[in-house]
Amino acid sequence: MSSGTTRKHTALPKARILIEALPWLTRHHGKTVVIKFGGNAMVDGELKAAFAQDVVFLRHAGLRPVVVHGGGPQISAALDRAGIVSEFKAGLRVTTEDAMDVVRMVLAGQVQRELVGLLNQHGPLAVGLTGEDAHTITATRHTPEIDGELVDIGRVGEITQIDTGAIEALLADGRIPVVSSIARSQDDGHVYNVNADTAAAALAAALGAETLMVLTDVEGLYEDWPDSDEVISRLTASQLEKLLPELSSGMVPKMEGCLHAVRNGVSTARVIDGRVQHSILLEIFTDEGIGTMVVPDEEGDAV
Ligand SMILES: Nc1ncnc2c1ncn2[C@@H]1O[C@H](COP(=O)(O)OP(=O)(O)O)[C@@H](O)[C@H]1O
Ligand SMILES: CC(=O)N[C@@H](CCC(=O)OP(=O)(O)O)C(=O)O
Repeated sequence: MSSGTTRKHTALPKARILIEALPWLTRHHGKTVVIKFGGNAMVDGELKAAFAQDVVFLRHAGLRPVVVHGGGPQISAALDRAGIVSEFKAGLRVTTEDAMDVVRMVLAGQVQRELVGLLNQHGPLAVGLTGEDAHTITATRHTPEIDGELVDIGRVGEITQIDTGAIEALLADGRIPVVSSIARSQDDGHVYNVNADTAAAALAAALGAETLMVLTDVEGLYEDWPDSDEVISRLTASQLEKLLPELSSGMVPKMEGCLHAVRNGVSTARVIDGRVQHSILLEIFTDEGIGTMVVPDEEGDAV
């Protein structure tokens, strides 16, 4: 075979793949996508690098990606090193004043810096901020009800207000905002630890995002966890609402966040497997979407 023929053989499939993506490129052009990168999906170097490539690809394909990151395992490790015991209640970290210093240091000073660095290997795109910056996320003290009693879990925040100004300005400037889930308080000068799924969902709704994408360390929402690994591929808001009381641990803030997002203008909220390389690209640009997709109720669906 001549080298020209060989080139054609290898180049044509590549061209076909690019053309296959055309309908998706058209559909998503100019749309905002909020991507939550979970701490558990963040433990592998190759996965982190592939995540950064995907996000930069979205940006160059004309979408407006916003990254909200977690860091639960990284916070637990740092607290452990500081001799502070990690305790969770209602799926949220009990956050003393001392623990809050560590949470802020790990999220804003370590995890966010690392993601910004990985994204910026591809150009001057990513800018990190926390919910404290420009009043992006304001919260009040969250006291969850456990077995009928209000329980004090320290400096954990319940979001009361989102100001999208700084994020919108960065997006308009072609940047990729990378947001740490720390909130400021309205009046007492303190900061709050906010679950990163909850923060991502609130930002997606406030930004009028088309999609909320939550990357985690399982394939999606399992129907009968932990007894089966049958993934629920599609759910309407009403179906999800009925399922919420049965959910446990890390899935609770994720699915509550998905419900909040689709009930507040976001077209789809998806939980996908962050352990699969390039899962974001597969989800946005192909039919091979994986994981669980939550959609708003169609007319007549809600009960
Ligand atoms: N129904 C369910 N389907 C899938 N995972 C579930 C379910 N219920 C609880 N989980 C747990 O939720 C975890 C994901 O949440 P979490 O550990 O907070 O991850 P992340 O760091 O990505 O936010 C899974 O690893 C699994 O152990
Ligand atoms: C209040 C609360 O629980 N905050 C979380 C914030 C980080 C987070 O949500 O990280 P993942 O997404 O990796 O779980 C925490 O302290 O672990």
